[in-house]
Amino acid sequence: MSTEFTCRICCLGAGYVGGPTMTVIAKMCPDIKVTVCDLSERRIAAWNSKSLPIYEPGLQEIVEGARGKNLFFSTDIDAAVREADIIFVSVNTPTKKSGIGAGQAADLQYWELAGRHIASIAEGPKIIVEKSTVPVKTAAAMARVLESNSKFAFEVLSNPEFLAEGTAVEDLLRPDRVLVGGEQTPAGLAAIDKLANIYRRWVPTEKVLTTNLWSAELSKLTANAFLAQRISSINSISALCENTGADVDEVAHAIGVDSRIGPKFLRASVGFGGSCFQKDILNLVYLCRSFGLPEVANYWEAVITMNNWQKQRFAEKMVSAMFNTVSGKKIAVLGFAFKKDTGDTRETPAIHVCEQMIKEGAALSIYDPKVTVEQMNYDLGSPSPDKVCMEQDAYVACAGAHAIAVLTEWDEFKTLDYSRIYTSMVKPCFVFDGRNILDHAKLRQIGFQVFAIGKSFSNETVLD
Ligand SMILES: NC(=O)C1=CN([C@@H]2O[C@H](COP(=O)(O)OP(=O)(O)OC[C@H]3O[C@@H](n4cnc5c(N)ncnc54)[C@H](O)[C@@H]3O)[C@@H](O)[C@H]2O)C=CC1
Ligand SMILES: O=C(O)[C@H]1O[C@H](OP(=O)(O)OP(=O)(O)OC[C@H]2O[C@@H](n3ccc(=O)[nH]c3=O)[C@H](O)[C@@H]2O)[C@H](O)[C@@H](O)[C@@H]1O
Repeated sequence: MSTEFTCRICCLGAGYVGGPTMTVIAKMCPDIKVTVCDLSERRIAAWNSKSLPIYEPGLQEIVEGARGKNLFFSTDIDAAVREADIIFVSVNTPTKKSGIGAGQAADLQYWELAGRHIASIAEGPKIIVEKSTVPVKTAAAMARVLESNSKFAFEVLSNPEFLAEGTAVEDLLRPDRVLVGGEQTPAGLAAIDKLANIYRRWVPTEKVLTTNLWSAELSKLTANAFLAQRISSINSISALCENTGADVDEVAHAIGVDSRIGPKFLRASVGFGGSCFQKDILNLVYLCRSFGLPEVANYWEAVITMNNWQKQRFAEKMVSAMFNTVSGKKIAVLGFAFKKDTGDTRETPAIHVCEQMIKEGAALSIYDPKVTVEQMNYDLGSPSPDKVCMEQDAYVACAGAHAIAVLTEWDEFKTLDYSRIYTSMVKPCFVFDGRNILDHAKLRQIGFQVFAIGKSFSNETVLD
């Protein structure tokens, strides 16, 4: 049975990247056996169930189409590693919490443990693919770990992932590019070609870029830093807009039509979240300092500083707009995920805003269509139920509230019946649109006091 497959791939790490990435490879290459492994039995059980551990539009269907044919989810890491020709490592690389570089450097313990594990059980040569985002030069460390612990030859490739959550399947099926970096030796180039040829089955060949190892590793950190920098740049301008009468959406449009700037990633917001932007920029900042480049480090660190300020500024605006106190007031929070179409809450700006409101004595009722109650409770440090309640319905969350804070841009928030919501709320009713997705003119007509990012607060009741 197994001899039917032309190649065997294994992936260590069945998370937001490992799961969808391997699922799409399995779909596009039915002759390749793909086994996705994780240490977490719970996660693997979920991948093998009807309720996948992560939500991504379109993913369920593809998993169900390939699972059990050429796509397998397993906790038997040893067996999968032994039979694999190519091993992807897609484990978590969070920011270090303690020790040298705490708060900035990437914690590479899971990566190194995965490498040592592979070396200890491999029974032949393998191609090891860095899928996780890692500091530049990690491949060299990995090669050392592997060669010191095994008699077999390993080629380490860097194949960073550029998918965004919420659009993972689309991004994987039609990527802007796939990047494969490797050693510029005959064996390294052959390994690059082997991996690149897998992607070339569905990605146009001009979009499959090959580079040296360090360029590939550094391109990933750089791409995330540039993307986050655009958001911090437009968010910095949003503050100026609020003070001058300019409208940040008009400014973003006016600059975005310049083909040198481009229209994407110019949506002003309550701040960027997600597991990677902050982590990867901090990682870049740490690297720059380590290489004696403090000016470069400071430059990129400012992207994070601006983001933290934007989150805090939003929370402060809520308090000041509501007559400088939210104590004892009910605030309905619409959206908790870090962006729409995902249930992921890692580094979501909602955590910061909610924590600030709780500190100010507000009572929160939170509704998010995809985030579980357990997750929200965990993120907010298990607050007492009289301070925070999680609702299953936006109308219930808003009833009796003094204010609504939109913290995630879920489409369903655009079409709620705001007249109905208005009648159920305490007056004056405030809306703080942290994503600029609502029809502000219509809300004002209904009677709401509306605050939006980068727009002047035209209601006259503000004490600012
Ligand atoms: N989340 C995203 O959208 C993107 C993430 N990345 C990068 O990809 C990497 C993975 O990110 P996520 O998938 O979000 O992380 P995740 O935390 O969702 O998944 C990582 C998984 O690896 C497992 N794991 C840890 N050590 C293991 C080992 N030795 N063997 C088997 N499994 C092991 C963990 O149990 C966990 O389930 C990170 O480096 C991240 O920076 C890159 C692009 C996008
Ligand atoms: O390395 C990663 O993890 C990934 O990080 C981001 O993807 P992701 O974090 O999933 O989502 P984005 O769409 O980039 O959004 C990140 C945050 O920025 C916010 N954002 C995005 C765009 C924008 O114009 N304004 C804005 O505030 C989003 O709401 C969200 O909170 C990158 O877009 C991916 O290319 C990368 O692979």
